[in-house]
Amino acid sequence: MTAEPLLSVENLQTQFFTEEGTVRAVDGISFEVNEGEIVGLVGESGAGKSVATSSIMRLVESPGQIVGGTVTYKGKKIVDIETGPDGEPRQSDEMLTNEEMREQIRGKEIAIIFQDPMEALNPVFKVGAQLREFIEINRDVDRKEARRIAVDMLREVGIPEPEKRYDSYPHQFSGGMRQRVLIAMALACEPSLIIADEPTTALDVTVEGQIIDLVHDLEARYDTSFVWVTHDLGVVAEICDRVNVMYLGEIIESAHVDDLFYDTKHPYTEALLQSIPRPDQTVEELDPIVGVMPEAINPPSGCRFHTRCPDARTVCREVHPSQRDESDAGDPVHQVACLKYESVGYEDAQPLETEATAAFGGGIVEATDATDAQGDEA
Ligand SMILES: Nc1ncnc2c1ncn2[C@@H]1O[C@H](COP(=O)(O)OP(=O)(O)OP(=O)(O)O)[C@@H](O)[C@H]1O
Ligand code: NI
Repeated sequence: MTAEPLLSVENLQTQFFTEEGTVRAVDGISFEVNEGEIVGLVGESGAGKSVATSSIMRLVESPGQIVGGTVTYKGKKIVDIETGPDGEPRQSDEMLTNEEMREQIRGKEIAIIFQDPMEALNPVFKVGAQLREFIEINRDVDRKEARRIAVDMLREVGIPEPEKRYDSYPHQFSGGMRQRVLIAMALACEPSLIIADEPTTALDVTVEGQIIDLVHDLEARYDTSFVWVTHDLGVVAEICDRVNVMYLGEIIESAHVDDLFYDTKHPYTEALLQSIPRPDQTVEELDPIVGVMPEAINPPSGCRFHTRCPDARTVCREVHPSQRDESDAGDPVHQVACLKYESVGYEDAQPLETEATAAFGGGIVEATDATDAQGDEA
């Protein structure tokens, strides 16, 4: 790819300063979005997907703070954090001001669709009026023209009889219809990039399929790029061109969607794939990922996945893996952060007993036994 990426995220770090400690919610992630591309951000609940997207939009609220990294959009620095003379993070001179973010970027250039449409739509105002007002504020048009655009947008996203439905209240719409309204709102200012944070999670599979078809359609027609946040690899397969897999604040694998599925490199991605239904598997063959994701306040040492990894060895507890491109020559970049691919002695290290290996070896293991087993491994 020779063209500059539309969006470039470099070493982004966002933390929450809570009474219990510092939550390293997003801990140095980097990825790019090219024009017309749908890029997935996947991972279990708590991986940091939403914090990553709200950081890109600069919508992180206290006690959260972006403490490092750069986000460049069309050459503009949406985020640009440097270290000040006092050692504390501070905004660089190049970083857009809050006003510039509001006036130039949010809605117009980058729009966001949230998981719960009821949160984004005001229940006491009619759907059409909300859409119209949004268009009036963000585009330089009068009320009449804004209304016309709003009706057009509702039609565009597949709302039947848009003139009539214009005067409905949000609760008179189904979940799928409300999500379509949010997509209409996101599209209203013809942004170059739409960030969709689990927009289909609350919907049933049929409606989800319709929304995905709609997004494909819109992508083709408007050449809009998407960052698509989900915990569902089935959706990723349907919709994404490239995928970033997140675990505990980090991106641990990043690849073209086909390579992610058919040339999986990270054990966590492998585990995620095992936990979704595939045509060649029966439901009984599905393996949920063992254990729960540890707290982001105190992430495990070394590789953060080592406590749940079936392939973990002693070295995984000690060394933090770095991202490396493991693609074959000529193939698209395929980055993975796993010690198996580094020369740090993984081959010669002893296997670690983890939640995953203990469960495989000894059937159901009580939590206390698992702790003992971890304590006395060599
Ligand atoms: N306001 C907050 N205060 C403290 N911690 C927070 C806050 N918001 C998020 N976090 C923490 O940041 C981490 C990442 O959360 P985030 O919401 O980004 O996860 P996610 O990947 O979007 O999960 P989900 O799939 O459930 O939406 C979690 O450990 C979460 O507890
Ligand atoms: Ni989220």
